[in-house]
Amino acid sequence: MLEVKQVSKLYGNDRGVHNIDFSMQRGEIVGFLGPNGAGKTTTMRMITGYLNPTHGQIWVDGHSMSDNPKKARRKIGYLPETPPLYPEMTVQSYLRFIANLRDVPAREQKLRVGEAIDKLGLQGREKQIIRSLSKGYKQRLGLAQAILHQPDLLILDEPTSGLDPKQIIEIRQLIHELGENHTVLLSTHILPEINAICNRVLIINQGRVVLDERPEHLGRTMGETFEVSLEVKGPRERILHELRSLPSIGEVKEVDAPEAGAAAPAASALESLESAESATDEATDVPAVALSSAPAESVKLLVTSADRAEDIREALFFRLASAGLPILAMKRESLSLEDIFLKLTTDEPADTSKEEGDTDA
Ligand SMILES: Nc1ncnc2c1ncn2[C@@H]1O[C@H](COP(=O)(O)OP(=O)(O)OP(=O)(O)O)[C@@H](O)[C@H]1O
Repeated sequence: MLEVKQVSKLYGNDRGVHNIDFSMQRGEIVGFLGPNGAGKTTTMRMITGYLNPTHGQIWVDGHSMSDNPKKARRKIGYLPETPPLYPEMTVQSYLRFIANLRDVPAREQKLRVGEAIDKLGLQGREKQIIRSLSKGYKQRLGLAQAILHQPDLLILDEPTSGLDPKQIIEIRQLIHELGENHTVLLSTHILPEINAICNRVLIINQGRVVLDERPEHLGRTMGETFEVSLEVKGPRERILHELRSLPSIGEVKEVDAPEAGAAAPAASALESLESAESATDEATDVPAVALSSAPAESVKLLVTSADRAEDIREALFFRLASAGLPILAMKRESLSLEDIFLKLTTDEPADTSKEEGDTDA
């Protein structure tokens, strides 16, 4: 659907974008991420034909943007960061005007405008002056103008920027729906947006693409080791022994391990309750109640795969089950998109905090 081949735009002093190279298949929703000034808008403006590359070629559905710009642009719907709206017009008259500009045949215009209004939830606002629309509705109208001429490829430059959280969710949902019939490239600063709607992520930094991957493969691409957090019920030493004797396991780390020399909390609670019980047997039955609700001993661990990428969850399950050590919780840990973004776009060490992965047990 889209081929961006070795495209550069040089503004001097090494600013601009350099050798951008990627392609998009029909139906993909690609998130385009990068810090301020990384080159997202420049790249999007070249794809939409508003800016000529210094070097390189862009094809949209087989049409070269430099040799056949009219045909290539016909395939694209573009929502720039600031939607090109005319505040004095009504929603309907604006969309009719845009339909004319985009050469939508006169007999189809009413139908196309009606479809765009329906798809973007603008019903009931056809006669409203654009100036009086909320920012969220202006953004809906921006999306409506982008799809009016039935393009295959949508280029959306920060479509949720400046919206409140409710509007963000609504616009995200609309983009998700538009993605059912369009190929979408959207730039954003909001990282969870990528996980919510995109099936691929492109990260650009200082004018160069530094990552092109599906969200579920990010960890593997970044050389992440498969890691699982576990809570297992049973005696600590036995649990550690079972885990350490599993060949597929690399490192076993205790989380919140008791300090050396200190008794295990559950065991010491049990001992003190038992002695309290014998001392207060006749006076009160409180200790007996407390004893029955004492927490069972469990150990929290972080376990990594010996083979880095190998999924160790099944091996853990079968080994601990056969040893009669119940797993109370098991969760795959993975690098967050924030960690990866920071790692690739700053010199600062990435935050090593983990977040839940997509494929939790
Ligand atoms: N017209 C221009 N003249 C000179 N330099 C420019 C021009 N437009 C962009 N640049 C420079 O090119 C680089 C990329 O800018 P661009 O606006 O594409 O980044 P961006 O990723 O869209 O940033 P933001 O997230 O802040 O919108 C920056 O260094 C910017 O200063």
